[in-house]
Amino acid sequence: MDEQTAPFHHCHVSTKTILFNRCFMSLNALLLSFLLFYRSSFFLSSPAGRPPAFAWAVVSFGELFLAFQWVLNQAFRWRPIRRTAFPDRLPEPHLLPSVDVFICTADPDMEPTIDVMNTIVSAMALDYPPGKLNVYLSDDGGSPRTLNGMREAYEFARAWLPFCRKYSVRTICPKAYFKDEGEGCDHPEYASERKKIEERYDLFEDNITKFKDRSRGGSGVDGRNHPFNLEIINGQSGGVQQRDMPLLVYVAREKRPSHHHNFKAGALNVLIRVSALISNSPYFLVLDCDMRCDDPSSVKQAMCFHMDKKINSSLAFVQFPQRFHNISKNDIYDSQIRSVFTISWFGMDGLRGPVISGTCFYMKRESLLRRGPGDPLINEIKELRKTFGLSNELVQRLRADGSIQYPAEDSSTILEDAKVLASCEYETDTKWGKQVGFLYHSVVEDVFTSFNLHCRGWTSVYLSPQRPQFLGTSTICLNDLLVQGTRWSCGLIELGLSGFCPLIYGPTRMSILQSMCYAELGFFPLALIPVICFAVIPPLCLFYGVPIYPMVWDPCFIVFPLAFSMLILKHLIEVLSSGHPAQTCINEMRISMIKSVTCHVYGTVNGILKLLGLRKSTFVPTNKVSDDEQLKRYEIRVFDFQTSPMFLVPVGSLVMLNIAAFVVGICRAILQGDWNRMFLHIMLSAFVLIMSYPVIEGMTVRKDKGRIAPSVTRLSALVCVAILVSGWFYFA
Ligand SMILES: O=c1ccn([C@@H]2O[C@H](COP(=O)(O)OP(=O)(O)O[C@H]3O[C@H](CO)[C@@H](O)[C@H](O)[C@H]3O)[C@@H](O)[C@H]2O)c(=O)[nH]1
Ligand SMILES: [Mn+2]
Repeated sequence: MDEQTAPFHHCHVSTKTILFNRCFMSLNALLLSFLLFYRSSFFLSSPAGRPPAFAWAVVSFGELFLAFQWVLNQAFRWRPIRRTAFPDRLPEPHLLPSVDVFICTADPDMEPTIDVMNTIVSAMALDYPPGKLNVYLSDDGGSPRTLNGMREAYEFARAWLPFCRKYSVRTICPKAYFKDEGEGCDHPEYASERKKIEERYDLFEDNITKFKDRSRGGSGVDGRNHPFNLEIINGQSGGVQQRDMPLLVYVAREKRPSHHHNFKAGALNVLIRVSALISNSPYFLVLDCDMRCDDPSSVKQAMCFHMDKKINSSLAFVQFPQRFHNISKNDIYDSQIRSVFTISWFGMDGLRGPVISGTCFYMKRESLLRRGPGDPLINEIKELRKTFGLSNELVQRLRADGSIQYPAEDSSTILEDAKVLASCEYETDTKWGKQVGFLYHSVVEDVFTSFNLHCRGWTSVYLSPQRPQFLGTSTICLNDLLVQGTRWSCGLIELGLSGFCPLIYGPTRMSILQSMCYAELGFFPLALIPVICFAVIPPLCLFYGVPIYPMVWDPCFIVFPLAFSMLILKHLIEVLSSGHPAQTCINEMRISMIKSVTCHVYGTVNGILKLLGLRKSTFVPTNKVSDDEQLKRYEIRVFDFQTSPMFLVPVGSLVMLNIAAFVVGICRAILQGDWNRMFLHIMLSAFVLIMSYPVIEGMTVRKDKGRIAPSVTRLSALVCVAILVSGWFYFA
């Protein structure tokens, strides 16, 4: 095909998967309606034969809610598509647009400087004309350690970048490169040069450690209260046009306890403004400080979509999957969030695009500054200042449309203007965070911002090449996972239960299927409803011998095991077809049960309190320092229960409740010789117990540091007894 006309990318609609999914959907829908029909027959049965009304109502509500969530979930399975990009077909380098990279860091203690610097160096080494690549770091900690690290990183990059170019290195993150022997090269000088550059890397690492040790006594900087700081780190390299190194810029916005800083979204908005003065690239990549570039080709791959005239007028961002370098073979906590990145986002891509996933996306700057695609930027100066704030410089840049050569000024004026743009008062009485930039309404700024973009008619693209383009650090111990899960649940509920509820706000602005996807996300934490219903009521019924499920001879009996196995079967097929072992299925079900009774509950409560104005949001950054002992447990598939009793007691007590019910149920069945009446109850509790095996083990046989402490076990027993006693009042 002719180079000029060859498409930059290809989209594959997987007809087979779609057909299969829709058949499964129909079958499951049929089973679920039978089930709901069985529940509603309560009203037709004679009062004497009825199950106890309250228990019936709770279980029916749980089932109804589960069915509702299942329906929403099907939107992800309606029309999945897959894409391939052909970066070789892009035009000459001088025709490519320039790209800014935004990296956020917040806390040098939780986010080790050397890892942040590796992310920076990897971004600088992306395969793109260096004069068109600008890397910005937002340091919310305002730490001298980070600033010093950046100067060191720049020095190291001056050697690292030529090395990568010369030997076409693919693992462009130095730490990862030196860890693996991997990537070799036949070049005669390779071995000696590799040795040299490795020594330089060690020096770089040493310098960072030394600086940290020197500032041990504390640097005197308070992460929540510090002034603005900006430094364009460009060593001694020459002119702008023939730059052979990307620009590297350090930005610490002003932070004061008196002003809410809106976490990562706030930090990104500062970068959007400050970078407008310095490079003002039409596209930017967002990275978390723990999310390194693992392959140099992602910019060009993303440009295959952003530069395609057929789709780019409405295209807001190209999202790559989050993948992680620290996932073990048997990922007991589902740290890789498999279903989102291997199923859901492909499904949304078939419906005008996936959700922003916090990091790993190439965004069109314009999409966050204008209403919808095709809408002109506001023209009136008064209106512009009301929206974007009082900086004339910024307003001028927003209207520049690429006509200004960057950097346009000498750095001292940039510094003065940037100081204004990064001050904590700048956003007061503007539309930042409300209409323009990343939005503040929810702590999961990513989901909320993309919901708004999609509502305004923008589209997005999901690109998941075989080789990971980015690799991050995931939460691999229970405590980090649940803390993070609580924040996410809170943020999602702030979407689901607010005035922006996707089922109400969405359908007039986007397709019903797309609204369903967002609703699934916004209501996701509410999975706590069915899980708690099923974990409490059926075992209580079993304990007291009162059936709430049909008995074996009932014609409706078969519906329950059938519906249940169909759901599990579909899950299993998806797990296997995404290339994971069957064990993943169990891991995912287990962890989602644990999350449902812990972080979803706390997150939902926090979210509701926040919506009612009774609570301020918090963002506890995830810990990125690995603890060797915890890491080892994760590797050998042993749960690490070193977390707060707040998380452990609900899990422990519900497991105990099921043990008690199971034992009593089995004994009764044996003594009375009657298995029929409570068969499904026994099965359900057995399922819960099999799923909870690690919890039972943690409470009983384990003696190591990661077990569940006896005091927590006792407390759980107490709660379990309390539930049993209240059940006695009800059933007796
Ligand atoms: O006040 C803050 C808090 C956090 N961050 C940065 O935000 C990023 C994400 O924070 P992290 O602690 O790693 O949270 P995670 O739960 O791992 O992040 C996930 O969830 C976030 C939303 O809750 C998304 O923004 C992220 O992209 C996604 O990886 C990190 O680079 C932080 O340095 C800031 O810049 N300022
Ligand atoms: Mn993270």
